[in-house]
Amino acid sequence: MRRAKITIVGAGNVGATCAHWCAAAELGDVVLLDIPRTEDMPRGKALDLMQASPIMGFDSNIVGTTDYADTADSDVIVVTAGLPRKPGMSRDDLLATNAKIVTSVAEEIKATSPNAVIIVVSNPLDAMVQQMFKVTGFEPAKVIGQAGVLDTARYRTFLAMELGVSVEDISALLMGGHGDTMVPIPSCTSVGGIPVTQLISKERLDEIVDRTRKGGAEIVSLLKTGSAYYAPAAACAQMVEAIVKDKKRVVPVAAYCDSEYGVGGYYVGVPVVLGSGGVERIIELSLTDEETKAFQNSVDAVKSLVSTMDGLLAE
Ligand SMILES: NC(=O)c1ccc[n+]([C@@H]2O[C@H](COP(=O)([O-])OP(=O)(O)OC[C@H]3O[C@@H](n4cnc5c(N)ncnc54)[C@H](O)[C@@H]3O)[C@@H](O)[C@H]2O)c1
Ligand SMILES: O=C(O)C[C@H](O)C(=O)O
Repeated sequence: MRRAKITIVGAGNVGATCAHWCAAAELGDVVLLDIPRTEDMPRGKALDLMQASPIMGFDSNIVGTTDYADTADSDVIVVTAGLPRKPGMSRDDLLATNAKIVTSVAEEIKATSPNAVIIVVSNPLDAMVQQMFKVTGFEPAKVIGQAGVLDTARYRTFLAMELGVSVEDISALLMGGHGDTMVPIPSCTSVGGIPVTQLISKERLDEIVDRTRKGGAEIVSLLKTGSAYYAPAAACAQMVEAIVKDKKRVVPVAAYCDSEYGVGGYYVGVPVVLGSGGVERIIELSLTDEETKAFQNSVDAVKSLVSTMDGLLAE
């Protein structure tokens, strides 16, 4: 049986770190691609990573390239191509530039890896994954966006810090778009099986949710030159693992929802079963009235962003 072929488009901070996690976990062979303008940079990063393998004891081939021919017939493609935000910017400020970049990447993927599962990371996430789906024309289950794994990891980290317990014992769910409108689901958040609401007051939980919503901006304001990449890349690697090992992980991802949750044909963060076919099932929860309202608000924000993007691309 051949190893999985994992392509990562964009060899910047998230892309190169994702290549690192995927190779170190021996998820498959990795192709790291960037634009020709970067010249030898992807090859340099790939070679550097390969030279770490005898020390760290992993066995993955890592190739750097600027040529999509090297990515042909990939099983999974992680798309990190695009600008990151800087302090003072919102993710939505990246819309015009990154929509064009994601469109061009989608055309290349369509031509070279027609059977791949694509994980979009570029921001603003929910609009970028919608654009990837539209341009490739791939089946919706095979085009997904990474946001929820990162957002819930942040939430779990903050909860563990608050309670002084292991992050491993915290299980949580956030739904909706990757932005200020993300929706916490307290009934699906527990600590060693104990509902979080029995351990933290509503007021404190609201503060932790608020910090989570602003988690990306907090890192941007600390780094100053770009945005988070270790945790985002780890989130992508977890999704790649679920796909290449057909793990059937239950994780929140940006998935194409049509009748599901009454979304009507947009990408939004929902819990799914993630396996070799991509999104194998969307899990529909019954939400409280308050959660339904917050989720609808988030979906409306995504729809509005997609509409702005379509207008910009039509100009
Ligand atoms: N969804 C998430 O949770 C999440 C998390 C972190 C970052 N992001 C987003 O991911 C993107 C990348 O972030 P980063 O920190 O790695 O940025 P970065 O600037 O370090 O890397 C981006 C790379 O993309 C490359 N690139 C640009 N156009 C390309 C094209 N057409 N084809 C291939 N490569 C291209 C650039 O040359 C650069 O190397 C940003 O849009 C950022 O906002 C999303
Ligand atoms: O905040 C950003 O711009 C990057 C990413 O979406 C994140 O949440 O870290």
